[in-house]
Amino acid sequence: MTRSPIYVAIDTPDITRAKEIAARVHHHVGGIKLGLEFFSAHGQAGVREMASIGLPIFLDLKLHDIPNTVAKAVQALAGLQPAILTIHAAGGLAMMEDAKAAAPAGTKVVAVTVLTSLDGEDLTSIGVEGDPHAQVSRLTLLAKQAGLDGVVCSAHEVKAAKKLWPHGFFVVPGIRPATGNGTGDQKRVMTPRQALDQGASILVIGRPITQAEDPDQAARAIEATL
Ligand SMILES: O=C(O)c1cc(=O)[nH]c(=O)n1[C@@H]1O[C@H](COP(=O)(O)O)[C@@H](O)[C@H]1O
Repeated sequence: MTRSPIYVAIDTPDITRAKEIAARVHHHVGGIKLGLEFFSAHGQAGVREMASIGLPIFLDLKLHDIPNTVAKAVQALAGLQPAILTIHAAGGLAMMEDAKAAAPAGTKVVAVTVLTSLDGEDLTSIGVEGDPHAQVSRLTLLAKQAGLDGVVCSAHEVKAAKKLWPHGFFVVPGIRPATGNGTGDQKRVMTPRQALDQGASILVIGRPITQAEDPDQAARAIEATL
């Protein structure tokens, strides 16, 4: 059986709740994504506890600092052997190269391009010329040059990004099932099926599953559309 492309984003500081969600969706997801909220509350011990459930761990810390600091942080995280680890492409070529060099061999290091919570207007407001499309393309080429494994982008850009990097690994958040879910703080969204059709390697899905009355049923319903 092939592994589900869904990584469930378990964004909570409550480890009991995190374990409960993981246990409920276990059979319908390919892995668990733990991010800043969970890591800030529970650190490496919490990640180890979640890893004991037996699903691959995507550690989403979006590291972004000078090359030496990021490389040392990656080294400090290496014992966790995450399946996937995020850094920010905006940290630049040297930062990405050093992060990859510091990561364990089995960890995919992927770079966040343009957050799915931003649109063209937001980019302009932080001084980035061009639309999300152009910026994602630019940062995808930089991540490829740095020797990373792939990038994080929205489903709106993934097709073009994949053309630039046919063997890249494409992580796509900003996923909303066709019915019943608000976009919340996300601005560049698509349905799970559309995102896969556009070329996503994996789908990051949080609230549509974790905030559902029945997370198991929500994950199962999404899986059925893939
Ligand atoms: O790196 C990420 O996973 C990420 C990048 C991005 O551009 N947008 C984005 O939403 N994410 C993460 O994907 C998850 C999306 O959660 P939901 O909006 O609840 O599905 C969150 O855990 C975010 O931290």
